[in-house]
Amino acid sequence: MLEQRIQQHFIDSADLKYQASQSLSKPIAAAVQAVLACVTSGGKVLACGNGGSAADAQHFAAEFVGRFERERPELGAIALTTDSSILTAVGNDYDFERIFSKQVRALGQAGDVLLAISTSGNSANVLAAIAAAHEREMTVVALSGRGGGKMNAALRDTDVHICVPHERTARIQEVHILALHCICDGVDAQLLGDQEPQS
Ligand SMILES: O=C(CO)[C@@H](O)[C@H](O)[C@H](O)[C@H](O)COP(=O)(O)O
Ligand SMILES: [Zn+2]
Repeated sequence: MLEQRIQQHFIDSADLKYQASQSLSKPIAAAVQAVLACVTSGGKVLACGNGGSAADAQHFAAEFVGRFERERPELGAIALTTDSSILTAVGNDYDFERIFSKQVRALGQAGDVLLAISTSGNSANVLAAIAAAHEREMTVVALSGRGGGKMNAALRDTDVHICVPHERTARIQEVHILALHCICDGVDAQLLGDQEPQS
């Protein structure tokens, strides 16, 4: 029955979030510190991912540049998923694998953060962006699932890896957006104090 199926999605999502709150709070806190160190020293976050993760990259950039829940100074973030001219030119003239890495090389500076989002950890264009970020002496905050895939080998010890302990893309994405909201909230709490939001 359809309603039961829907209820099962809610239960599975809530179960995973409850379970992952223990294991992911540490890497998410590390991500807050990495992003905070970046933006307080004049750096910016470059965010990338495919499909639903592209939407997550844009969602995060909007909350950094605009606001999350409280008023605060604007924070630098750019989603690398939005400029259709760059995406089509690089995809057409080179290959799809380079759509993010060429933007990272063009825009990234030492001290910036790359937010690399892939539920499988295996998207070639996200992996290429990670390699480009390392070339630019950027720290990588990676969001993955399914054991982390090829991201495990691509990341350095100084990077942060938030790997959702689940196999299903939709469930992993649901935890990714929660993790991104935790990062926004954590940065705001460090910058403004930890009082509850007004609305
Ligand atoms: O949102 C969904 C599925 O829920 C899809 O659009 C999904 O994001 C796409 O298939 C992506 O290409 C998957 O890439 P990745 O997460 O494995 O890096
Ligand atoms: Zn989706």
